[in-house]
Amino acid sequence: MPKDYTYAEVSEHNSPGDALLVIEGKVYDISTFAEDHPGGEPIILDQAGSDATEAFKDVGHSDDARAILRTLLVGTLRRTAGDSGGTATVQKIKPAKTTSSSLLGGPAIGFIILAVIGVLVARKYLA
Ligand code: HEM
Repeated sequence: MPKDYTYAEVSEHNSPGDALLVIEGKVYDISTFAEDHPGGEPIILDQAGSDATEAFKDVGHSDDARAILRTLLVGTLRRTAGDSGGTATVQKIKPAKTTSSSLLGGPAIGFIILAVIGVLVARKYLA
């Protein structure tokens, strides 16, 4: 029985025995299929609870894969205000990028400031 899922609901199903993923706006239950996935269980479980559209397409899955997909369909992703649905993957990546750039930028700037202060203090005492 097809059901409407919000992205938040899908993202709760992200463990091996309870795994949903989104491909092209449709929700698929991969709980039992994951261990039979020809590309390997870890790679598909990695996408559990998220929008796997890009990952699925990137692999260039065959028509056979798409036929299997149809048997796993459990519902449709309902996009609601505040529930970004398909774009959530992008949102997931964004904070990671921010964190990594602030990891590079933030402390690096702190070190430079500290180094400058250190040099100034050192010059004052050495002068
Ligand atoms: C419910 C969703 C999925 C189904 C039904 C599925 C099915 C399949 C099937 C049948 C194959 C064998 C090759 C082919 O027929 O194309 C395959 C291979 C593969 N799949 Fe998936 N797949 C799914 C999701 C994913 C996702 C989300 C990823 C990546 C994150 C992935 C990565 C791979 C890889 C790397 C291979 C091996 C490709 C190769 O050997 O050339 N699959 N998959």
